[in-house]
Amino acid sequence: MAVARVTMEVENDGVAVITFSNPPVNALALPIFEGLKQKFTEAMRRIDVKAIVLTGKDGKFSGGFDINVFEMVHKTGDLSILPDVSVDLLVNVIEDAKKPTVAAIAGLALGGGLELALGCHARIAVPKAQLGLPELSLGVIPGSGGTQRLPRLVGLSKAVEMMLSSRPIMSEEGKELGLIDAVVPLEELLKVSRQWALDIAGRRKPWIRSLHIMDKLGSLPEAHDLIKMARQQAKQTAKNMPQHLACLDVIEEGVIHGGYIGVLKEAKVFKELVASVTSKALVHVFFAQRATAKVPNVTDIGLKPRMTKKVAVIGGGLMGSGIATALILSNIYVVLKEINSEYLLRGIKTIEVNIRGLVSRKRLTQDNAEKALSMLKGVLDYSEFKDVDLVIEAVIEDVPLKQKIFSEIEKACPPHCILASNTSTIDLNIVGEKTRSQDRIVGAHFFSPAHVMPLLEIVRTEKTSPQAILDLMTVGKTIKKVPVVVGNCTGFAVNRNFFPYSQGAHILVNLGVDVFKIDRLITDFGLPLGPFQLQDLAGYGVAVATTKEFSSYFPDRTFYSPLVELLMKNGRNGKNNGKGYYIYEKGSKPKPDPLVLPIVEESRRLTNIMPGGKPITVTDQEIIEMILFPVVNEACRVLDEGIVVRASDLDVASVLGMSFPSYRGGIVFWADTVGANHVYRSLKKWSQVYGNFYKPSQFLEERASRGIPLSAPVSTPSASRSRM
Ligand SMILES: C[C@H](O)CC(=O)SCCNC(=O)CCNC(=O)[C@H](O)C(C)(C)COP(=O)(O)OP(=O)(O)OC[C@H]1O[C@@H](n2cnc3c(N)ncnc32)[C@H](O)[C@@H]1OP(=O)(O)O
Repeated sequence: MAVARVTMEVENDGVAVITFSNPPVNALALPIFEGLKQKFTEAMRRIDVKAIVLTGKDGKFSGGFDINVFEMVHKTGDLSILPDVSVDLLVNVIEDAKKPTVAAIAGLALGGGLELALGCHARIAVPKAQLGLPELSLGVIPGSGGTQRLPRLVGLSKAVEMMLSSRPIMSEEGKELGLIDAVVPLEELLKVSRQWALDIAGRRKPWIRSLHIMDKLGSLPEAHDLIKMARQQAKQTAKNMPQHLACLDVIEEGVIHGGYIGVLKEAKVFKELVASVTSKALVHVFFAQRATAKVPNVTDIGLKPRMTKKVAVIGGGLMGSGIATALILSNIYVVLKEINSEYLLRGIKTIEVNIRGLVSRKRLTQDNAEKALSMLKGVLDYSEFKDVDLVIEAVIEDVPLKQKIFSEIEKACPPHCILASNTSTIDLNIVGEKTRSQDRIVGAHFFSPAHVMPLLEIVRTEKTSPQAILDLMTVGKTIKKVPVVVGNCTGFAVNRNFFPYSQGAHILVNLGVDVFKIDRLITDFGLPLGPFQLQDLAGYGVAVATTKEFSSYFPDRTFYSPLVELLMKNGRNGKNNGKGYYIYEKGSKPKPDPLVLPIVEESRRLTNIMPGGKPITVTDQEIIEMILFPVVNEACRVLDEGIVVRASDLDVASVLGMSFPSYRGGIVFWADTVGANHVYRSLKKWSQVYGNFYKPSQFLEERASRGIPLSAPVSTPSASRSRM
């Protein structure tokens, strides 16, 4: 267990170096604040101390305020455990002190960590240190003066951008902006900081209290305009979240009434937001995401991940080229195999387009793009497979083809090589049936576009070895994905969980609800696309294939809607040919197409499920629930069958794989905020009127009747069906 502590050393030059330590990221836990206050008070008192250097231990300044404290507040509702750091420590003890303090920043200074540094009188950083205020991503605002000091150091526009995006900058940019006073190598960090502190004390360098400087804020009308524009933008990009507008209000308060008044308002709003449901949800997602790295019997049995230097990707289609892109971007050598040179060239071209796209969006430098592309080699046979550490097969969903490939790669690859399939539906036991290497066969299910979407579903069978899972998790982390380990079943965790999403939407349309209204309500709820626009984007082939697959495994709860086939019959293929539920034209937003309405009518006539032949009457809230509660119901089955290690893994998977709004905490977390009982009773009612699709699962019924949250651990998966 890590111990949070603060130490102080005073040397002959009269500089007190105060070092705080709380591995692994020096999070500012409550004892750190206590320790800082004590050491600063001592340093101010001692006559042998002329100046202070504040630093974090082990090559990191700080990852910010201890987020566990937020969790504690969420559990207990007790806001009094939040310390008054902002005025008590930062203003009174550090910034307004009679001795200067210099922050020596290595590694990172985020959130409260950066705010601590902003309260110092100068900041020295190592190259490439990350500096940012990501509090909004946790549903709060900076609470230790960041909303006031950052604009005063870097200017209002940049500060607003940094806070609203939560994205950090590097120390080099910080230096240009005036946030950092000097960038020096790690070996010189303390030496330069000590001298800087002495120079301030000796008035050879400026003694700057950043809360009081004004010159970078611009005129009041300029500030008003900038904040007004940011508000308009936030209303669109951050709807349903209070922290963005709250942050802008607090910044504005300081611009109008001065930094100190701003700090007081900031502290008040910060506390209010810590208690908000949005913060509760986002903090949950933060810890849930980290929990996915802990997989029982894989990460806790002393195994060491093996290095993966070279990966073979089979298939240069959309998925294969996306996967290869993600790998080469992280400096992993890739051989891309195709069956002929035409397909191979097409695959390589797609990868080049992916990489150039990142350059044009300024996400990648030209140099790094060239470096990434130099890690790629196209091949037409298996000769390059003799020294690969991992193969990812990404060909079409065809069982005999996959089986053939797996028996070939078993022979072509070294015995340690992991044999992974990117299948999204096919049982991995069947994929590997013709090999004797079941222990190294695993699913590596990426989400399209694979170089962009952050989730990697790692699917294990009963036979997959812990080492293979660990190695794939490590590759996933290296290529900046969040790996979630799941069990083997139809659709695995994410696709299976969200199959009822589009089914529910189709039932509603056939019951008489408007297609476009459904999409609008779902996007208002927070998903980026409604179910019908999503179907347009994915292509109707996917919809038809998944319905076929799922209906054969889950016939009791598959609804057959003829709508997609009718659309295809009418020459509509979704975004592919510019005509789906919506019309797609270059350069303009998708427009609902009224010509779809007669096709919808035809579908309704064929299914004939409207009670009394009339459209049903439902509220907007019910429409959302009739689509999302069946998803919750399926999540319950997934939990019951032990497909995921813990409920929060499904939250992460739903947020990162299906873009379920993170500020609602993920599918299970959200269901618990709604209440298992309400979900159960609603489903039960609908199942009586509209049929089996809505029938509550046994797991849901049990949890609802016993008042147990859906997220509570599953003691024993029912009927010995655990897949993990
Ligand atoms: C008053 C203030 O304004 C309020 C605040 O400061 S709110 C906090 C603001 N800070 C942040 O949002 C930063 C959150 N942390 C991060 O983004 C990332 O953890 C990081 C960039 C610091 C490090 O990333 P990475 O190296 O990938 O390590 P990561 O796995 O995320 O974290 C390592 C461990 O540190 C923990 N950790 C990271 N930051 C933490 C924090 N601020 N508080 C508590 N624990 C933290 C993680 O939970 C994880 O714990 P685990 O090993 O038990 O799972």
